Amino acid sequence: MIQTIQIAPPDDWHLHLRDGEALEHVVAATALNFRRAIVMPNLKPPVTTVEQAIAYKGRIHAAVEKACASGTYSPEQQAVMAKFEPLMVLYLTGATSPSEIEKAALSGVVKAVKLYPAGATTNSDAGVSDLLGQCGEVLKAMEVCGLPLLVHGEVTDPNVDVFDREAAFVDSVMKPLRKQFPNLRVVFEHITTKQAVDFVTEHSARDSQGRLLLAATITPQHLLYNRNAIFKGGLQPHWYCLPVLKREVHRQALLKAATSGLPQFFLGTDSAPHAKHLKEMSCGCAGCYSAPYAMPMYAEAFEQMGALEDSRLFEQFCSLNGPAFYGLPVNEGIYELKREPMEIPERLPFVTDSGIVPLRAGETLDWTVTRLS
Ligand SMILES: NC(=O)N[C@@H](CC(=O)O)C(=O)O
Ligand SMILES: [Zn+2]
Ligand SMILES: [Zn+2]
Repeated sequence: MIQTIQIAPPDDWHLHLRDGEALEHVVAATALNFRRAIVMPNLKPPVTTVEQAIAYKGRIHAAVEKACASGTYSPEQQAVMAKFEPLMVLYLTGATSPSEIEKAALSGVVKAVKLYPAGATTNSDAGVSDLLGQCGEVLKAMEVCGLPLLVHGEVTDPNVDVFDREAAFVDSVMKPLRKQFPNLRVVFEHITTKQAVDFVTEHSARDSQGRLLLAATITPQHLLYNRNAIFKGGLQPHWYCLPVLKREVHRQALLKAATSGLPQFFLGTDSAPHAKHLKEMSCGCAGCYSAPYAMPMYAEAFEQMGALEDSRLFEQFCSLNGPAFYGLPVNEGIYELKREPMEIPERLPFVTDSGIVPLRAGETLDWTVTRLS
């Protein structure tokens, strides 16, 4: 049995850091484990302009500096955290202009634009209700600039069963989108179904610069759990995220995709912090907070597939495929996990006294992060 895994430092290609005090509570966990992260723009109000993205990036850097100065972290940890680079994203609305897209592409700060179908998920109200009808010119500009569209891929039609909303999205939005904008670069975020896996697997086309046109991120919870987790012994709000966990057959398809070595699939935790009392209420928020323990969880998923013995497949998913898609260099240094038990606390400090409950709170994981350089 393999005892140590060494890979190039990973990146998180789908992350929620929030803002203000919440940001200060969660940013260190990511900066300690990931060299870069695609930071989601679903703040209140959303990050819709390059100017706002630059300002938000500044607040993230300031939060990292504050964490470093807090006396909580060793000099080695602080050195790792100081290397963290947030990659910013614009929130697509009906009012986004082609000129803002051009500005974003030239900014060097904004790496993508995010589609939230209006009403699909947390803070999506400002999103788009008819992508192809409302955003044609903007999508054309993105296609020309090579700026990727990141997609929360669920239809919002209340008549579609909540467990079918991603599969329906493949047919009603993804397929026409690919047809109308064949050179638009797209990331199907946090995929949860066999239908999404198949769609992404079948599209291996590349642009004139040799970059993939379609890719997908996968979360730790969708690799490790099926929808039974939400109802185990009672209603489990900390297992509720969007898209919601699916049947076992879909989880198996995701595991196969993540460990396939195909360049289309890469790591995106979708770590989405919500205070404990806002998850455990009559209308609980969607989102799982996984950032501090995500890497041991991904290792566990790969081990379930017998795909850890040779750490190259794990490295491709965590550290190589994402940079290749985004046209960025692979991180220098070494990230190491050892087969040692790692306990997840029941609760972590957060903005209110209720704190935050991390994904798999109270459990012991098989892998511990031992080197971050
Ligand atoms: N995944 C979630 O359940 N929640 C995310 C939003 C999102 O990624 O859809 C959040 O911002 O809380
Ligand atoms: Zn989403
Ligand atoms: Zn998300």
